Amino acid sequence: MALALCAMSHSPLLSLNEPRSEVRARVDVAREEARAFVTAYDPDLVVVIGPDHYNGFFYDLMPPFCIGTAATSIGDYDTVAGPLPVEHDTALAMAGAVLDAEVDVAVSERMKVDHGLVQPLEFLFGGFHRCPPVIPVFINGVAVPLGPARRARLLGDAIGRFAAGLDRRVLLLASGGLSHDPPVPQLASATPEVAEGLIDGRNPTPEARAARQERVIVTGQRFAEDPTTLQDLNPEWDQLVLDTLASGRLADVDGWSNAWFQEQAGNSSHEVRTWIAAYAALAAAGPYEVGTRFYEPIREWIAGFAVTTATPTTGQAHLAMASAHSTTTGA
Ligand SMILES: O=C(O)CCc1cccc(O)c1O
Ligand SMILES: [Fe+2]
Repeated sequence: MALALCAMSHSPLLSLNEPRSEVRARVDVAREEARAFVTAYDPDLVVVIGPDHYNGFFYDLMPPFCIGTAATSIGDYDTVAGPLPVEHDTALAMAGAVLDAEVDVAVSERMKVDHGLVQPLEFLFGGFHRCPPVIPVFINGVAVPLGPARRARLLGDAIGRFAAGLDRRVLLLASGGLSHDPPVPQLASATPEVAEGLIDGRNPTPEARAARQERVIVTGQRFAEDPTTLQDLNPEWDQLVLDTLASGRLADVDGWSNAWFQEQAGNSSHEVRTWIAAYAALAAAGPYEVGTRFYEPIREWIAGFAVTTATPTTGQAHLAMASAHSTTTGA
């Protein structure tokens, strides 16, 4: 078994709004470093953990977590539409293992995913056609009510135990966060028409999709000029999250309330549950260390934008496994 982790913020505005050139240059270096890390690791299975933005999951049936045993990219913004190379039986087995661990995950044979899950896959592998087999995992990060962040940690722990038991080179890939409060409508304050889109808004007309995307683009441009137009990014909070994940003290997350996420870092900061799950999955195999750690608040993209990679601490994962084994056999 082998595990490695890559976690990246996404933004639909990545190629649509341009930040200052020095910022763009720094982000590009960090993302290229992550790509080189993944290329060198050469995974043969990718567990990709992402949120959704009312493109795949709606209030007609909103699970907190879902594992796709088959999945299709809907192709929003500049992502490509089409089927993901999901490894069906392994995905189903992983869902079974997660349920055995008492985390009630849903499964989908027709999962639909958006830029939130697809963007890092496309970037790291140059498209689905060149991507290793994947297991897509959805974590709800926008549609209230949300469970506690602790549940994302426990989901990740169960995924990690399963992945560590495979004779595979597994990449844990998280997409989302950190602080940001983009203009995503909320059911409680939506007009009846907008509410209908949140409840069952599948297959919007091309005009409706274009209007939505244009609104997000303009909102990002306005936010870059005037930080008071949205709840601002929170670099201190983002660094605290990154520090916690890097430290391995993942149980700290259990004290993070949903209200605190929202007050500190905006409604979409709940997407960071994907990172919590991925780090908890890596932690399930033993101590780890962070390699790349990049962070930059980028208002043009409406994103506290971070990129991290992590690997088991050299030798430690093996020792932890061996001692667990000898304890078991010695008892
Ligand atoms: O709802 C949408 O279409 C896009 C929302 C959105 C905007 C900026 C940054 C993000 O991470 C994000 O998810
Ligand atoms: Fe997002």
